[in-house]
Amino acid sequence: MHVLGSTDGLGPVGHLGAYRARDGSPGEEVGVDLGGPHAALVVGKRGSGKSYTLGVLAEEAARTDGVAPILVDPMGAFDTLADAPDEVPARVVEPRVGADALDPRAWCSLLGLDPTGAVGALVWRVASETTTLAGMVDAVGEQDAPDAVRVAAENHLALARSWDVFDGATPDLAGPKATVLDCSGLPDAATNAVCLAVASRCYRGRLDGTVDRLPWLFVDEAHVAFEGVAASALRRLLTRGRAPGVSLVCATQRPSALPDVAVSQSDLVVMHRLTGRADLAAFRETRPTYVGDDFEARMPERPGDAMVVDDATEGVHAIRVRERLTPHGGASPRVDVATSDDEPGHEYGDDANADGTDPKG
Ligand SMILES: Nc1ncnc2c1ncn2[C@@H]1O[C@H](COP(=O)(O)OP(=O)(O)OP(=O)(O)O)[C@@H](O)[C@H]1O
Repeated sequence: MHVLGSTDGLGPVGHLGAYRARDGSPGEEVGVDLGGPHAALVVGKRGSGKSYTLGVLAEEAARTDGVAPILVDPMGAFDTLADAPDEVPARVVEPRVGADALDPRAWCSLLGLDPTGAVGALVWRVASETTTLAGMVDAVGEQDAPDAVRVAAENHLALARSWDVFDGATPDLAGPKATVLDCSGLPDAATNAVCLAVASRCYRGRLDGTVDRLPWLFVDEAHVAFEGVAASALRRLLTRGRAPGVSLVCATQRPSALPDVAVSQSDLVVMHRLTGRADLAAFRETRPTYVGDDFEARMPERPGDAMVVDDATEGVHAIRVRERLTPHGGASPRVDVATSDDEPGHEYGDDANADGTDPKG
């Protein structure tokens, strides 16, 4: 098997798929290094196979000793990872984080409050004095502040309480199974708080020795996380995560909405079909020198086909991602109408970009 992400091939390897010849026929099997930390990006337009590929990578990580995969699952698409426990050890848990996983600045940002304003300053103060959300609410009541400020702060904290995620501890990452944090039904802000808490737990846990296994954090719809409170914790994993052994795998249909560092720091980029001008530009500008000018001409056609840009081998590899071991839970519901002109297995939605603009201009 040819291994991407490593040149020595010594560590555990996850089966990613097979090389794809120009006529689409499969070639040699392709694996990905799971022995050391990586920053990986999975990109592609809607329906191109991003979530499927994220699932394949998570399955392989879950099957590897010494690795602690955690999935932040905004749509509940990865619950099925736990459906074949003999092959893929995984559990689905309700996302719960400690209120103290967020620092005072993050609390203000989460609630859309200016820390220099009266309400933001009050929330900042109680977040720095207490460790639970209930404690923060009680502390607001005890502060010497105008009633209107106290009521506004209480209302903001009540909103956070309604998400039902701050009533517990950040999940234990020491167990032998992959952990799927099902954030479906949560607003983006709450999912981002979960993502922040887990990213910090992975990083700090490795530094202080409380997390033995090497964490692999998988974030679907990563553009949402990079637009919210999780952004700084994810950036830290991208720039400093590899030293303590933390891997980050982000999937997005909008790479142009990620910070440049997300593309430039990724040593593995799995690119499914991508057509949006801004999204292609995001790669054109940061691509390594070994990615040739014909890159866009070699864009994959079918869902599940991908180009992998691999820093370790300094190469671009045309592959087809293998089939899932567990059911894929991410397909969008579609009206079941047989259209005779459709290419079999070709399941892209419309040809619009993620933001609804026309990719052709
Ligand atoms: N490697 C693969 N092998 C077989 N089928 C695949 C593969 N990858 C994707 N597919 C098919 O393509 C469909 C779309 O894939 P997927 O749900 O991963 O797309 P997506 O890019 O995540 O879309 P969205 O952005 O809408 O979530 C899947 O339901 C599956 O049927």
